[in-house]
Amino acid sequence: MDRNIKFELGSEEELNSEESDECTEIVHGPTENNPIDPAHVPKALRRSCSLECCQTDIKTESRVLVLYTGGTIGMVRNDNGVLVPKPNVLEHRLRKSAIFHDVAYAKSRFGHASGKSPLVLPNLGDRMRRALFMIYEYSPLLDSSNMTMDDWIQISKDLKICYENFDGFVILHGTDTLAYTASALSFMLENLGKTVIVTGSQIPIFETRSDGRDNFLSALVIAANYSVPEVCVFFNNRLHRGNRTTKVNTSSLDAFNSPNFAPLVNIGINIEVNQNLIFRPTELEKFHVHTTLNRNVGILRIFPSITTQTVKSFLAEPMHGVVLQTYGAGNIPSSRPDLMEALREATERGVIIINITQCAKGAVAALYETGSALLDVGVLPGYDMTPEAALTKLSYVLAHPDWDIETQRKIMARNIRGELTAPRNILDLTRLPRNRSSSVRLDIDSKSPLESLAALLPLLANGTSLSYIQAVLYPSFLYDAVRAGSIARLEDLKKCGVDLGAKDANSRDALFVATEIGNHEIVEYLLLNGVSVHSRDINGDNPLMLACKKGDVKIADLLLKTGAHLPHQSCLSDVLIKKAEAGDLRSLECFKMAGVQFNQPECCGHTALQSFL
Ligand SMILES: NC(=O)C[C@H](N)C(=O)O
Repeated sequence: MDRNIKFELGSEEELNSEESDECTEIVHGPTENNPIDPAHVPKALRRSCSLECCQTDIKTESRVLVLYTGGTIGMVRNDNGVLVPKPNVLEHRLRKSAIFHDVAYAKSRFGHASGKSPLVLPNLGDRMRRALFMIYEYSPLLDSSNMTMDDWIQISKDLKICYENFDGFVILHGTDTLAYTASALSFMLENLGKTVIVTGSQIPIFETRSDGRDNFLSALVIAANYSVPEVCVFFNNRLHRGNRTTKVNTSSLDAFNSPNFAPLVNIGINIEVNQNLIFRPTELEKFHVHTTLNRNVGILRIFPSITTQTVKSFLAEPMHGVVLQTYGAGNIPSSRPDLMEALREATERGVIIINITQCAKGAVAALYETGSALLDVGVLPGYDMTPEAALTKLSYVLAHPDWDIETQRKIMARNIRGELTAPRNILDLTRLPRNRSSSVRLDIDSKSPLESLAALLPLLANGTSLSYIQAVLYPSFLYDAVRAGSIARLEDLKKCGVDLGAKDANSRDALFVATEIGNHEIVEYLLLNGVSVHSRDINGDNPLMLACKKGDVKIADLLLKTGAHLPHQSCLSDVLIKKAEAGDLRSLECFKMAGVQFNQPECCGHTALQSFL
């Protein structure tokens, strides 16, 4: 982590001297895929990123950045009763709302409760962290119908800038194109390790009756407390995988659906997290944003008697990628060789065409002659992808000049962010046009063996809830395997559906244990199997902090390669002083690798170097 981010992003004086409306500096538009230059970061965003290191109680608080793009949630009615976005109102009003801002707590923590200090959610009770949140408001605020790919690029760049300074992110967004934005971001944010939640509302948050309050509050609570390293959509008490969602209702408060994938989290009296459904990064790579998109993409919906000319015009230059919405399980009239010819001609020209269903639920499958014929002309199966996911994935995949057309086709038909349910052997479906005599069976993956095992556990426990048994048993199974240094046993547990990231009563998971005992291979195995580098234990430490304290250079290096950073709130002076006094050079080396600068005063006023001298 770059622990000097507050200096790079602007000094405190500079930030404090700003006027409240300086977020007007935001520019929507750059599309080049270049690294983010801190000099071009808008001042208001710098301020949002500039929470002082000691301002957060590492054990009881989490930091959440709210990116406010617009939408009904923050709209007010004008004189004609029409809803319009109004700038500089949302934060101001939330600061006065007891359910969003605990003034007494903020005063006791920060000495003042308004202005530039973060907003603080009231206490959530047992073992839950308070969300300290900063709101970064875009200008202009947009009805989401006016949002473009440039806005997706801007949001992803802003997330990158603030990524290490926050534990989670909430994006406030209009509902109309929310599913497109969530889907696009899911592809653009590569190796995402933190929770990103897109939410909005059907009724403005300021009105007496509003779904905005619950949606926003729940999104903040989840982002501050749970590791769901995906781009998610929160609406009507459910957290969905973003690229599985679609807007299904113009007026109901239950406006979003995820037709082919169960919710990741259900909110009721309790918060139920479906750990086994969460898509986690499984590469030893850092978080990265892909900031180019291909705009020459489109959606073509087949209808009875569609003309050849319509199809040909749609597929003509400059089109590079087309989502073909076909009937039922992926069918197109077999009595129309003209259509087949137009499609074949386009795929041979290099246009990527992906077949999804027009139905609200279900997948395309080559069950019928009419559907399998599409494979013969090079149209790819999109399985159960939503139109939003298919279109934004095409735009993302086609903007990878480093991937040749064969690779792009393979990736389109492969599950890369949990956006589709793919059969096991898909490679033969993705080649360019070929002669195929038999249709291909699309096996949808069967359920995990855990389901059978899990079914037995409640019986054994005589009514005790399954999640309670899992919470008690999983960490001990895992720790045992880690302590025995047995990847084979971990593999067995994984096959049984055990959540490898399960935490014990001290909020520690198997990655902490493997780091503690210094087993590099097990650390690597756990990282490759989706265990988060960002999880914090009850003391606020993460595995990187542990590796640094232990002076395990090899493990620290591995964690850093996977995007770990030291907890931003931690005050390291005491630790560094002790390490310096003890002459623990390996530990100091690890802290240096993690970005600590020994001559930089910490929030507590010391430097490790000073004390050593
Ligand atoms: N509920 C909403 O947010 C709808 C609004 N038109 C928007 O998408 O910005």
